[in-house]
Amino acid sequence: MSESLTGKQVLVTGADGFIGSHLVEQLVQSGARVRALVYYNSWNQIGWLNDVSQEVLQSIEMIQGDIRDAERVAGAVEGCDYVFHLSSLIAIPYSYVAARSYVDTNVTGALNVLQASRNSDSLTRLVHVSTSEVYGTAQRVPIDEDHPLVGQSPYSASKIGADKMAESFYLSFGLPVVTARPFNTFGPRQTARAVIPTIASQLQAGCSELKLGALTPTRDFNFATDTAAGMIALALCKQAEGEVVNIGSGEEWSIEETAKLLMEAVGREVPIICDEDRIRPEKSEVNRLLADTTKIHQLTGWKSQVPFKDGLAKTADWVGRNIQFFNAERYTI
Ligand SMILES: Cc1cn([C@H]2C[C@H](O)[C@@H](COP(=O)(O)OP(=O)(O)O[C@H]3O[C@H](C)C(=O)[C@H](O)[C@H]3O)O2)c(=O)[nH]c1=O
Repeated sequence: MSESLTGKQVLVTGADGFIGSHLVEQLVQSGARVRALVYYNSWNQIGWLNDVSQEVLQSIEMIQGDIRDAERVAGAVEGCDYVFHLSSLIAIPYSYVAARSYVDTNVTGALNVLQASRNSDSLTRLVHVSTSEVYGTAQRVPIDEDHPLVGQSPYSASKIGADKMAESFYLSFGLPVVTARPFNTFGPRQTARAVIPTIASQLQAGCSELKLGALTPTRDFNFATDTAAGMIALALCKQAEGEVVNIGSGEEWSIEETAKLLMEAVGREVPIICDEDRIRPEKSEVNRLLADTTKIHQLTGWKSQVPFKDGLAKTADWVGRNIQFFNAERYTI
């Protein structure tokens, strides 16, 4: 397998999403020919993604399409050496009210990518992107890849379904797929759907109190450029074929600690109040996530590079410069 992506044809599904945009930037920098399958085409429609440079945007081939559309997906995969499948419905709260749409997009969408990849003559590697959410609340820490899978939300269940479909295509057909399991990714361009931009946007908007849900859950937060680099490392690693591999920082922070660090980063201290509307059903809340990153390090040498506090400072700064696109009151979980 090649050790470089230079000159390779690469497809990224969900390329206009938060992690996808960082991945595309790194792929372009590495000399890959990038094709982007985008749903909303939000690079053009939402101004806040304008900080992806024109140079990057102009160098990629953009295909607008729905991951549920098997024919469109097959066309996008055609001729590609590498495929990164990121396109998913990702909000946990919405999965409580629209479980079927999570099956349609996350399971059927993944199946479409797997089928198209299986039919491809050119494919070297498919990176199927999963999530740490499939583990549910940690039964032991740190969470390695053999940790039980728990459908703690319909979102989690849909991602478990997709991961198992990927596994089946490796075991049944020898498809060269690796399942990447990123823990909580954060950084510039993430919307207030996730907790770090939710906090940063309230602080940057000048709130007198910070509205949060549960304060005690912990997460393994990983900066977006590190997550993207981990995915690329897995694409290029021969030994990763057929494997499931965590991507995380190996550090654990509670939501309360995260809020306090963000207050330091922004330079404003305000009281934290519990907003009942933001509390998830008790048994569905994932209370603890901490990655065991031994496997990815042993396979590829990858380790996260951006310290948590530095990543928070960069994120808070980005949110501050783009505050017009956030409405702290609008987003609840
Ligand atoms: C948005 C928000 C969240 N929270 C709490 C709820 C959770 O206990 C914690 C983290 O929530 P967040 O939505 O940022 O992340 P996860 O619930 O871990 O899920 C996210 O990260 C995984 C890996 C995915 O795969 C999901 O797609 C993605 O949604 O903060 C609040 O208290 N208030 C808020 O306004």
